[in-house]
Amino acid sequence: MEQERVEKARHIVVLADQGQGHINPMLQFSKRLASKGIKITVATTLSNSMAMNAALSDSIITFTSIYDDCSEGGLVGPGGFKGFLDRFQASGSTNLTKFIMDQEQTEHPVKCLVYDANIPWASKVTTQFCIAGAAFFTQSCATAATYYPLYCELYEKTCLSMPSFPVMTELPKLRFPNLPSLGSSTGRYPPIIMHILGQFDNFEKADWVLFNSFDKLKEEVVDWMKKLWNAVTIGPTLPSFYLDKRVENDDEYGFNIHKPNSSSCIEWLDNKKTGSVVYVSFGSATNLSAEQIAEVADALRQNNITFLWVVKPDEQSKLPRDFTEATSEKGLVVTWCSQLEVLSHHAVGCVISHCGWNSTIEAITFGVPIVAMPQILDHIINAHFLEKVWEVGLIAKANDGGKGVTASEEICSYIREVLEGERAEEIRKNVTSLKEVANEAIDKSGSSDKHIDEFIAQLDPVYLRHRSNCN
Ligand SMILES: O=c1ccn([C@@H]2O[C@H](COP(=O)(O)OP(=O)(O)O[C@H]3O[C@H](CO)[C@@H](O)[C@H](O)[C@H]3O)[C@@H](O)[C@H]2O)c(=O)[nH]1
Repeated sequence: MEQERVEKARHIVVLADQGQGHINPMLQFSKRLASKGIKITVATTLSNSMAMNAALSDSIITFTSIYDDCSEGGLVGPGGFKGFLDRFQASGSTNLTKFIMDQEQTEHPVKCLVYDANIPWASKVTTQFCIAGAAFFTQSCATAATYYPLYCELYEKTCLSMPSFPVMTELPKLRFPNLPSLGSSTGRYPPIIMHILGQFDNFEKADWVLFNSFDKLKEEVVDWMKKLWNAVTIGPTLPSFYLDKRVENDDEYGFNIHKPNSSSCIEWLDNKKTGSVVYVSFGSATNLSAEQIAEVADALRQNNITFLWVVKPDEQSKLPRDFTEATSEKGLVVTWCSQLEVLSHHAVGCVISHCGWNSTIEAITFGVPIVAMPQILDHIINAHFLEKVWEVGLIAKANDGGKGVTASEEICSYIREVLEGERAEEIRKNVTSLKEVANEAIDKSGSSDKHIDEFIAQLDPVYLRHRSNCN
């Protein structure tokens, strides 16, 4: 009977969280699985599924909404972040359970749930249905290695099985007293530490832990993780046509929660010299202070830099008055763009980035040098690796006695250094060779592509094992 079910088409549900930095890699991974013959349903919030349905109407994957964040206010609804998490769990888990139950009666019973490790209740659903489960960690392998000891400490886990970590000394020391943005409720960010570190509960219960990374990016870290979990690198999760620079469709990579004004950006870039433009973006989740925005603006304006700057709609009011008009000959300010198109454009010489993991791996994969301005959490780890380990960028530090604002002179001197300073050639050389390694990993038969094939090959045996243990 089970054998019969296994022979039916393989169906994976991908449970995606809120936020551009989470949806993009999971959606791209979903498409890759679908292109290899797997039936994929992406289960997510109503706003996400509406946007994805609109952007990807002829897609080979389907979407189901499991939580109506539109009428309940999402992250800005009652109770803030915590309220959102509670409501998402309450209706999300009920609706997902119902969806999986309904599929049991069809030709496509669900065999595996690939879930964002960030969704605390996800692994319980796999146990309930005796199906396979894969946790998807949307940050870097080094971030997992840095957070894991913190998780053990916070949750009072003994973590005795933790093998010694050869490159631990290379990782920035992130300990509780030094993590104000994580641990303090008085900072600019909510106290989300329990939530972020709670991802490891989901790791421990998963059959696979998937990383949007590739083995050669940091082999020791990947090897170390394989001793702890069934860690599998499946990245970079970027569509191959971007890598080939054959850009055909804005929406192919994930979808844009914010409406992109890509074509105008690209037309603008088309008229610029190769390597002349500084692209500035701080991702989707980070909010800069007005002071920091003023310093970035000053650096760009005073130094006559050609720039393309993404300033999100809710941050536009922090721009210095007249900045956009005063710099219109040299710069373009947009509220959002198709970042992959921009990074793959020949005119872009470097990127100023907050170093969210997606932006980091995207810049590496397109061979774009980075001026890092890490703000919180894993940005600090990613920036450390960019500067100290891969040597593909420099960190523009905030030397202001702890306020965390990087001065315009500092920003400008790092831009100059990365574009034309003493270290510029070396940085360009390093990022170009890392780009090649990234592209090889995701090419057909590259390491990540092989891992995806192996994951698919293991689906049936793992699923059957769970079913037989449950019966
Ligand atoms: O104008 C823009 C700006 C960004 N992006 C895309 O949006 C994503 C942003 O992701 P990321 O660089 O990771 O930044 P955040 O959105 O801030 O990411 C959140 O999620 C990441 C993955 O968990 C974490 O590493 C970060 O710390 C967290 O802030 C990337 O794919 C970009 O290509 C665009 O398409 N257009």
